[in-house]
Amino acid sequence: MSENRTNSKRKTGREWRVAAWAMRHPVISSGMPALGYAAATAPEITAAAAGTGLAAAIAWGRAHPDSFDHVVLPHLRNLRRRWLSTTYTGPAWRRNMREANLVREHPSTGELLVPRILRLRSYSAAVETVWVRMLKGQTLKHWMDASEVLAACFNAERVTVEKIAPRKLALVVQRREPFTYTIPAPDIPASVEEVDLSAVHFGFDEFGREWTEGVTDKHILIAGATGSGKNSVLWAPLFTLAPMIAEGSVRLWLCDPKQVELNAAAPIAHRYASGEAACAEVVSEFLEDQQATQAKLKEQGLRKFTPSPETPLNILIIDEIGAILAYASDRVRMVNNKQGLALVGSQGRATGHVMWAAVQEPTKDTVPVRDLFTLRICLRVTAAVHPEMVLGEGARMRGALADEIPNVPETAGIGFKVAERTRTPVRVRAAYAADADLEALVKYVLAERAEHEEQGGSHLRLVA
Ligand SMILES: Nc1ncnc2c1ncn2[C@@H]1O[C@H](COP(=O)(O)OP(=O)(O)OP(=O)(O)O)[C@@H](O)[C@H]1O
Repeated sequence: MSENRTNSKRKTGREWRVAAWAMRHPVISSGMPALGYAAATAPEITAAAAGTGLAAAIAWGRAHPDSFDHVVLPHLRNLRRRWLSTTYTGPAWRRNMREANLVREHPSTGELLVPRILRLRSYSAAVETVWVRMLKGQTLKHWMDASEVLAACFNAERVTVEKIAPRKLALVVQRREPFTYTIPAPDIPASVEEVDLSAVHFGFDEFGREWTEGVTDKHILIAGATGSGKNSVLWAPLFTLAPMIAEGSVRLWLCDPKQVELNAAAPIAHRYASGEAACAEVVSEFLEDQQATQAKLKEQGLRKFTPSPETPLNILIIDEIGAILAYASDRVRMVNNKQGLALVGSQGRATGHVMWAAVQEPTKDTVPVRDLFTLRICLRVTAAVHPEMVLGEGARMRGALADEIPNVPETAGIGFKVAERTRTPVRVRAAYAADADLEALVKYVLAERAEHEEQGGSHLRLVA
């Protein structure tokens, strides 16, 4: 008996399907009839109200574009993409799903079962996210395999797929390159108190959100081919940190094997080394400093450090980590560097010793300590295996097509990082500091430092 019931060949009645749709879209199903009723019964009042609303929106948009773009525009974009575009509205969505082979026939009724759109958010004109309920029996893999076809059907550059819940997933649809402009160097905060070490500015992400990172507890690896803009990722955060660098609560230890890239920051560095031997010395000194801090914290019965001029945050910046770990001429030095960086990577965060390194070839041979980096950024690379090496297994399948970023100057500083919570690749672009910005940064730090020294250090904050 129960078998007969589940295998009925009749489809659910149209009225019930319409009712279900109306329940899923309460704003449209109640708003449209209400609007129709108002227009029919009081056309003048409805027209006047609509006109006033439109005029107010135009006035808002012209008077305060920033808040309008932030508050109103995303809703208008959501509305347009969801209900007025030819991608996601009923028949078009069904067609696209069919093209991508993501539909199936109901075994008894023959009805075409189509994955359902749950929500759409258009974060910018370039990117939108579509939450979808998969059909029973579908897996993330079905959708990942279909992502190229989906991109073609949606007329998008790429579609990445992310699992949200057992039958729910999100499609990140990139319509075009979101970064068509160079992001200027960040402003220097007015004072040390305004520096937030948990949100240091690096650039922007594809959703138009500020790209910030906490820097006290992260070792950062930036991979990218030559000219991909690795240096911009190393330089950008220094602007936010500038007041603390001047105060001495952030110390920069610079390893510049190529002897050019970090040279401009030498005057504000705690240590600066160019060339193989000097870099090895800095690595070893950095490790000694870490071990001394460990001993000091132990003596004081503390388990964590608080950045201050007495216990500073130490950042070891290595322009080309391969040059000190793999390509160096002296083997003993390479082994020492590797051991030193392994200890920094595994123990440094507790004492405020972190490393930021750039690398062109992110293989295990070049960066044997790769897994110790807790934030990894993959800019334009030359091989399809590199995004996986940098961002983790499956990253490329989830959309981190860093090897497909065109090798043109306009793409410098663009790459992917992996969102911490969801492991989804997010396209980011680092702010770019031109030579004049770097000079201004150095000048600022030196001037502030001189002022601090003149005041005899009385401004220094006491250790907590
Ligand atoms: N974030 C950025 N935004 C816009 N343009 C950038 C950005 N970063 C770099 N560029 C441009 O790209 C050029 C190359 O950048 P950069 O030298 O930093 O690359 P790199 O990856 O460090 O290369 P290499 O490994 O050869 O040192 C820069 O001279 C600059 O013109």
